[in-house]
Amino acid sequence: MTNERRVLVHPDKVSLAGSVAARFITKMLDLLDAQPVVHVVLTGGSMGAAVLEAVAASPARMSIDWTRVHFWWGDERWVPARDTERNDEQSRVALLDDLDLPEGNLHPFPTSDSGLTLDEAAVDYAAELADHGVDGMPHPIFDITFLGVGPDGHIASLFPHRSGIQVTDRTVIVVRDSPKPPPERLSLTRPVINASQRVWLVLAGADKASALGLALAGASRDEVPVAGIKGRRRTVFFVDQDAAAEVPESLIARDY
Ligand SMILES: O=C1O[C@H](COP(=O)(O)O)[C@@H](O)[C@H](O)[C@H]1O
Repeated sequence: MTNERRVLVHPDKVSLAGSVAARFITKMLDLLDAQPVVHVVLTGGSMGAAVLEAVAASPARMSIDWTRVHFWWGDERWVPARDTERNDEQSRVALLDDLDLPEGNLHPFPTSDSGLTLDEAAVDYAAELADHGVDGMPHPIFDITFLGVGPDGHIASLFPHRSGIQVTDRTVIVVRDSPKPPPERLSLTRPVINASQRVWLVLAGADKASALGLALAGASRDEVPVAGIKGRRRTVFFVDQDAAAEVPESLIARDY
């Protein structure tokens, strides 16, 4: 098995979401055959909900024992519970509310109406991660981490030319000046993401082409944060044709 980054191109957003959902279901079945619990990191953004909606629409999802699946988030916007800006809310509406999961399987970041300050919320989430840590690590080893990629190349809430992408001494950071609203956010750090067994980046649209092309051409993670992301076993970019426009042909595998 190679740990090279792979780019799988799909004709459009709908087929992209459907294909990623089908792969996710298949991989979950494989993982649940082999281990008692699976840890998955979800993302917000345009494709995060689209993939989960496609999972929800698939009858094959019924074959998964979701009670053995734990869901985490890569980042969160510092807004109240059930605010539609929240990544966890988007995931709940798209899929999770239908799965009837034990509440203990969901690990959302704290909400701005939780009574915690933003700094306390980061400490709180770091403690939650540590509670599920393995192999002496202060966090779970995620089996699949989904990430979206912004047009500027940001992943989670790690933005270009900001300190967050360089942080290695914490599992969670506070963001107070996000260039994308809302300004206040929480995010996993790069080492936590890169400790994931598989990182699946899902992105669509012509506005993502430049960031993806730069990342694969060797740009620095400071310039294009997604360039600094690599899972332990697999790193796959699931993209549509528009987002693939600046990817070197030699890196492309077409999924159709
Ligand atoms: O703000 C965020 O943006 C990214 C990418 O979003 P997109 O809409 O451009 O696809 C997302 O992955 C991240 O989780 C979110 O908080």
